[in-house]
Amino acid sequence: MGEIVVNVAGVSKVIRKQTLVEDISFQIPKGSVLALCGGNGAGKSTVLRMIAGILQPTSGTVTVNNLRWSKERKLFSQQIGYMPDDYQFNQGLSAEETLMFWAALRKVPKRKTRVEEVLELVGLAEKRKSLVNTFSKGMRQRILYAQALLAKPPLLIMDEPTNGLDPFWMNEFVERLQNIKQEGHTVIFSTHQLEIADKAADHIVFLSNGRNVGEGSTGQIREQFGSLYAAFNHSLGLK
Ligand SMILES: Nc1ncnc2c1ncn2[C@@H]1O[C@H](COP(=O)(O)OP(=O)(O)OP(=O)(O)O)[C@@H](O)[C@H]1O
Repeated sequence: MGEIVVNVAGVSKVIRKQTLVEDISFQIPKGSVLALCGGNGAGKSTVLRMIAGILQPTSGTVTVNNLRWSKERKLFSQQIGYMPDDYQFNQGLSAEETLMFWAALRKVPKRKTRVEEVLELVGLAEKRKSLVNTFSKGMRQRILYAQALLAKPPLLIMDEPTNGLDPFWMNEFVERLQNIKQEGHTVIFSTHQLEIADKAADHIVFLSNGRNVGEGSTGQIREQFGSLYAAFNHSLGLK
């Protein structure tokens, strides 16, 4: 394995005596893409939030480029672009103003140019002056994707990034992820859409009831189970 960017080691999360995630471990090498797959409530968002430093593990550790959130918050946060699964946008701002606001918060250099670049990247340059609250679900997803890319983070964490995307943008998402990888970024995303995981990821981790119930490279999984669907069913004990 090459240089490790993300190290999740024995991570659990307990909230009000309920175990949401239990003893999860995996690593992500630099320049690779990991997909977290699992049904509703499997614990995907919880794991992603712990990697992003939004939630703290009850036990176990998360490091990103050997940094720990609890020790070096600022440096840790600078490693990460996070795309949440849902977001309440400020009602009165245009797409451009929304991204300019985030770019200012993150002290992105040459922010006007960078905002233009990411708007182009997600196909919303012509909608730059439109209010985000008039956008469709897929367009809002693309704005959230754009904000995650703004600061060119070493690690991109995305929660259900293709949710609401039409087939064109779903395909674009997969293709652009290849460019992002080639630029040396590391990516983790969650999805219910196994075909997206199959096309976009190098490595898959299956979660069920907050546990890692199987993992492997997409090649290994296809070889062993024939398809990701078969592996998913197997990981859930369905077949
Ligand atoms: N703040 C919280 N307090 C209590 N329980 C929570 C909290 N956040 C999540 N949970 C519970 O933890 C479990 C895992 O939730 P999580 O959102 O991580 O799953 P998920 O795999 O992302 O699901 P989905 O695919 O439906 O988005 C669920 O049972 C959920 O109800």
